Amino acid sequence: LKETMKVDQEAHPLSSGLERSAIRCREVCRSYGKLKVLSSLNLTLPQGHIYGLLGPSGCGKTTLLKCIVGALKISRGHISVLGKPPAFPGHEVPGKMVGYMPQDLALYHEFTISDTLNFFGRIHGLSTKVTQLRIDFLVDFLDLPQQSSLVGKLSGGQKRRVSLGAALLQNPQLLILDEPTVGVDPVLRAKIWQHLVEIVKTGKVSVIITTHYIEEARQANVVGLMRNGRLLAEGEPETLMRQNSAMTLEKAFLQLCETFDQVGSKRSASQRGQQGVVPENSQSGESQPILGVGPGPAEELPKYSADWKVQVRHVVPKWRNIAALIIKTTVRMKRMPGSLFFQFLLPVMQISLMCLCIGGDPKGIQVAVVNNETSSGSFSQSLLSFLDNSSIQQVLGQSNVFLVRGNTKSRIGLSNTVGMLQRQVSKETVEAGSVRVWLDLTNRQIALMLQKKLEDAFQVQSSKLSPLTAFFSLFIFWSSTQFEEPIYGSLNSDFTTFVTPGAVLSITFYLAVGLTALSFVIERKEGLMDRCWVAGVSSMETVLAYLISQLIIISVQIFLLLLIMLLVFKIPNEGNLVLVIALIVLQGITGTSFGLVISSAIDDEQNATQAALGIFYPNLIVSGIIWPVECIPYPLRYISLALPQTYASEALRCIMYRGWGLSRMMVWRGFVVTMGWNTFFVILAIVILKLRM
Ligand SMILES: Nc1ncnc2c1ncn2[C@@H]1O[C@H](COP(=O)(O)OP(=O)(O)OP(=O)(O)O)[C@@H](O)[C@H]1O
Repeated sequence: LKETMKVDQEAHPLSSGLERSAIRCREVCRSYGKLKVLSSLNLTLPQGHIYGLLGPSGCGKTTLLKCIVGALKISRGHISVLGKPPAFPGHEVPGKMVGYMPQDLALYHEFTISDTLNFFGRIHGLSTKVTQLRIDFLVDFLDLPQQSSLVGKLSGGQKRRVSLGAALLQNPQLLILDEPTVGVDPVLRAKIWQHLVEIVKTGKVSVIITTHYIEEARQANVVGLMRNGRLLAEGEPETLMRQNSAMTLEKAFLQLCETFDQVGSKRSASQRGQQGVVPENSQSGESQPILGVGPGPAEELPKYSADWKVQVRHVVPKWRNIAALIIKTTVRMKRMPGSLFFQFLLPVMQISLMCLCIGGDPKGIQVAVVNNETSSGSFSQSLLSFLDNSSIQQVLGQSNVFLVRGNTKSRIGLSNTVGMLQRQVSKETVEAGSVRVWLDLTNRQIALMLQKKLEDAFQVQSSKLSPLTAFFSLFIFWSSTQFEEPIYGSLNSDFTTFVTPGAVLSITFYLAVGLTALSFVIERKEGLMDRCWVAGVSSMETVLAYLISQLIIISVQIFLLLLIMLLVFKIPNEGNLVLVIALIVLQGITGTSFGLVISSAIDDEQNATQAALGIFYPNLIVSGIIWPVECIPYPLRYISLALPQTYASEALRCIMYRGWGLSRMMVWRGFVVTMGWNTFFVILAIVILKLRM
């Protein structure tokens, strides 16, 4: 088929049959996994006709229509729609030439009727004036409520009529309507059929329609009776009724089903007689319609080709479609102020909570102090006075007293430091002149803080009593170690300083992952994406539009985040603010594109949410955001370095605290890795979306 497609169609004009048929399906097969839904199905819709596709629930009508519009790929066979296969480069099916009303409502609930029709008008490239004229006509014709009514608040029948309106909007050459008359009152049903009969009279419009009301299909020019993925019969309704000696189409259909069952059982009996077993492909021979128009004599498949310029234009995203999708997202957001507020406020709340609750100094830790020097003005008293009293609450106790507060149990014991000042210092005096600290290491963070506070107190005391510094260094070894001004950061930098850059990136990343995965999956599940695809929106345009819309949200989130972080919580920033913003925005895009990957691969919101949640914690821990990467054991460290946030959070730390620029490897590496992940995720999402069509 590939070879034949290469030959120019101009050089091989279409056969007259193909020219006259709006839809031609030949030997079409389609399965969902192991479930064979369409088997070697042949169907012909002549140009300027209404085709009523009838069949019991689950026989494959919707699947067939999706294959015809190109929303589902066929596993075998050939379909041509208005002269070319669906989605052939340069062909406007999917696109303006086809109006598709899916079985699901596939409408944006936050849109008004006018928004809905304007959205599809924009995609089809209609001018505002033409769209408005069509809206006025459709609202009147379909008996719709006010144009400003919200779709979400309409009744089921009204929603179906809006959906039908969207399919009729651009006056397409081919209308594909999946049960348009369900939930519509008989008067309007008659009106819709009348309209369809009218529009096909010109000979330029063709319609294929499925319905459960078999009798209304008598108004169609051709009906096809489908069962178990095959067409039992195809022909004019009157002919089918006559051939089956039936007064109604319904009876003709029942008669055909019986004939089909008898033929089927005879065939399998004879096959069993000949071969002993039923062959696997026994269904293939049963696919020809029993009555009516079959595929006729073996037809030569037409050959198609497209100019390279057309092919390029086919893949290049159209700004018109991207703009329509961005406007759609903006309108929907405007209609959901609660959700928008949540999206903007959540990161601010998260970063505020993090700055408030993580990494700060503990307050009011009760510590038992046993001081054997009782005289006021002693060195031990002086030392105790330099302890940070906002963190450490000194409680005087006896030498064997431990203070218990929660699970924290610490004690400081001081004895006879004065003795150390005497010229003749005995061994006992040295031993007595000591500070003993018993730490409660069940809470390591608090224990370390306590140690640091003591060290600070010694340092302060040493500097205040400079002549005695040497004395203190005798028994407090760390007081002899001088910590100079750090090269980067400050002596007072705490855990918050370490954790903030990584936390900002992961907050932006995960919010984008969650929101994208959820909204994209819901759009797919409700059939909105299929509908947009049939209107001519490609997977790439969908992904790009989503990224651009998300970029607007991310920008506002980052603005608020930085405002809180830098101005309220005074997190230091020594570097270029543009670099800081750029890196966080890029990480937001990584999150969005990862969300797109999840939602392209997963069909329902519950699984998508689980996937997003499932990777949250491992990624947070392994990315070195909470604890340095250097502490991660080796095999895991390689994984850590490959993750999207490891190098990025290191880069952000270098920009913010060291004031480094893009010339430093640790900075540009963060940008390169982030952009690499972005490209990978975007391509993966587009490929998965395309493959899953
Ligand atoms: N996405 C899917 N995954 C797996 N199976 C599916 C999927 N969609 C449809 N099917 C199955 O394919 C078969 C045909 O479904 P389809 O929706 O085409 O039937 P239908 O004739 O349109 O039915 P109805 O008249 O009730 O709408 C059914 O057995 C259905 O369960």
